[in-house]
Amino acid sequence: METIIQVENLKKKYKNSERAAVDGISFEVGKGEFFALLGPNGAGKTTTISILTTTLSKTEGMVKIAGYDVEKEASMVRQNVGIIFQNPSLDLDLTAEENIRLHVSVYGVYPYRPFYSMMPAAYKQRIEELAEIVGIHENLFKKVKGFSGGMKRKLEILRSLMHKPQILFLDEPTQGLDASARQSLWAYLQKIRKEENMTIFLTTHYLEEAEEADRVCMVTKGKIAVLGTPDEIKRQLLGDRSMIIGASDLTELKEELISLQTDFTEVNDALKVTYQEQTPQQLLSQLRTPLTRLEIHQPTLEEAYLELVQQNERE
Ligand SMILES: Nc1ncnc2c1ncn2[C@@H]1O[C@H](COP(=O)(O)OP(=O)(O)OP(=O)(O)O)[C@@H](O)[C@H]1O
Repeated sequence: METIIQVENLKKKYKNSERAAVDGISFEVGKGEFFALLGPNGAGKTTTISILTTTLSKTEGMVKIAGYDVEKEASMVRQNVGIIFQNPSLDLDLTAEENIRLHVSVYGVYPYRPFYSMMPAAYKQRIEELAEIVGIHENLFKKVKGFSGGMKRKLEILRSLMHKPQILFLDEPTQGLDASARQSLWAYLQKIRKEENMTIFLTTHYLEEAEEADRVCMVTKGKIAVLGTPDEIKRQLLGDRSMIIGASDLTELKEELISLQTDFTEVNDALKVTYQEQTPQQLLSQLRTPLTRLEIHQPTLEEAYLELVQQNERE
């Protein structure tokens, strides 16, 4: 996979602070990848994303975005990225379309015209297409003042995608949105990502949003604690997966597991079976003893994250 984000030994120490906010992190993100940066408050996520998007200078290290150096070629970086920050920055007295028209003119994507009808055809086509995808088509010509939080977020996303960025940076994009607005926003983001083979770089405190990520990087105190696919991270932090099975003839079940060379421990008249590479179904399909109980526990990223935070507190 082509590398689109390259970070080597990145450090940031703010003036007058004793320790580095970002303390020597290195990672790469591939084109089209969905990459999530997670960590507790103050871990250095916003600092990192701000450096990657050229809004903050680094103290040390090398960062390249779409092949461009964040400091020497900042304007090229900006042309290739879309950014959604925590606090919406929309003009409430303008319509949704006027907000976008102003933005694209300021950034030199399309020339400014006083009326929508006078804007270039390519602009109209792009805005219509994106408004359809993010679901604010009917509100495009209404004032932002009356928009809900979810609609404002969608509008911001639309605005950040007007110039067809290769990478979309999202810093807690769904903060303050209710569960259904969060879900619909993610559906739209995934759709756009697929259609435009866009890379997504996300920070979030909603761990379930990162379950779908290709890779997750967890940072604590400015350093990378774990980096891998959600499955790898869960295995690394939570160990092997397990399920509980029971049968009226427990002895027969035990013998069967022994013959299948499957490890188990006895817990409350049932057996706890751990498995690594196999799926529960692969194991279950080999069993002949009738089961009376079956509980499969799917570990979540949230559990892995909490384990990491606890490990840190113990240190
Ligand atoms: N402008 C600043 N000046 C000095 N210290 C700062 C500044 N901005 C952030 N910090 C410190 O840098 C560290 C990392 O902060 P950062 O905002 O990057 O963390 P975060 O992981 O994004 O946290 P959160 O989840 O709360 O948004 C923190 O200790 C914070 O206090």
